[in-house]
Amino acid sequence: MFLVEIFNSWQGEGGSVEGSAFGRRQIFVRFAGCDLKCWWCDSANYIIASKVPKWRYEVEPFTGKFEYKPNPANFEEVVSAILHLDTGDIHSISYTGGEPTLQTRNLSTLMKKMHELGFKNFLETNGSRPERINDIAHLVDYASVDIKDATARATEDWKNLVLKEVESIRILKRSGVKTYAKLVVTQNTKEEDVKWYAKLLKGQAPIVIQPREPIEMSQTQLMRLYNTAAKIMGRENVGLSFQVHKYLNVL
Ligand SMILES: C[S@@+](CC[C@H](N)C(=O)[O-])C[C@H]1O[C@@H](n2cnc3c(N)ncnc32)[C@H](O)[C@@H]1O
Ligand SMILES: Nc1nc2[nH]cc(C(=O)O)c2c(=O)[nH]1
Ligand code: SF4
Ligand SMILES: [Mg+2]
Repeated sequence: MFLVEIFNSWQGEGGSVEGSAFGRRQIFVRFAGCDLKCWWCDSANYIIASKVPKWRYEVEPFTGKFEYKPNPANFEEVVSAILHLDTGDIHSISYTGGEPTLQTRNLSTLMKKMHELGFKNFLETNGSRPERINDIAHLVDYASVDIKDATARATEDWKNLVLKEVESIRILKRSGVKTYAKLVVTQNTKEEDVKWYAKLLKGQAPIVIQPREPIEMSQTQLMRLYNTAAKIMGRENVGLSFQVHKYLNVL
């Protein structure tokens, strides 16, 4: 499989909505390659898998020490890097990227193995391919599915992407996965678009609104979008999320 890195940290995103793992200790497995191109992506260097010749793994948690291996990563070496980072307090293994669902077969083999070893699986995905989500949903315990705002400029056919993301959420929920939607907003995000997402998600899954980092929008703008979503989805189903790990300078 084509990876970027494996490290041990705590989940920095997701706020407090149901399904969030914010503040939980995780081992992160970051996959190389992505099918979208959000302009603000903090992992933009990894979205073309062929430009990631090596993957790295943390030798000990929070030491900043890494070792490197060539891609494609060997399955046994990946499992061994994960197990070496097991601090005995791991809430779940986070699969992120890039877009982990693009490597469906490798991802499901790894998730299956992690279940056998007694870990829970947390999937961080852009949800762009519901058919792939359908193939792996039975192996997922928690899912954070992005709804890409128009201002992310993730793809040409934005409306269709949003519908696919919502479909992915439906599939995950149907499969019993603890799932929430994450919407990264900017100062140009339109209220009418937030209304649309909220209507699609109502009764399906809660949403967190996460300002794009570095934050340039005002708190007033942010809370206006929050209010718009809450009026449609219900006040229990909306929350804020920030990339807290970045403020505390951890991986
Ligand atoms: C790098 S993505 C990888 C997983 C998947 N491709 C996705 O987009 O959900 C992980 C998370 O970081 C968020 N993210 C990336 N860059 C960000 C930024 N500059 N500000 C806020 N959130 C960001 C994404 O929206 C996503 O929720
Ligand atoms: N601590 C921490 N939390 C995270 N939540 C989502 C992340 C990601 O890049 O997918 C991430 C990450 O890279 N680090
Ligand atoms: S979908 Fe995720 S990894 Fe891909 S460009 Fe957007 S934020 Fe980055
Ligand atoms: Mg990140």
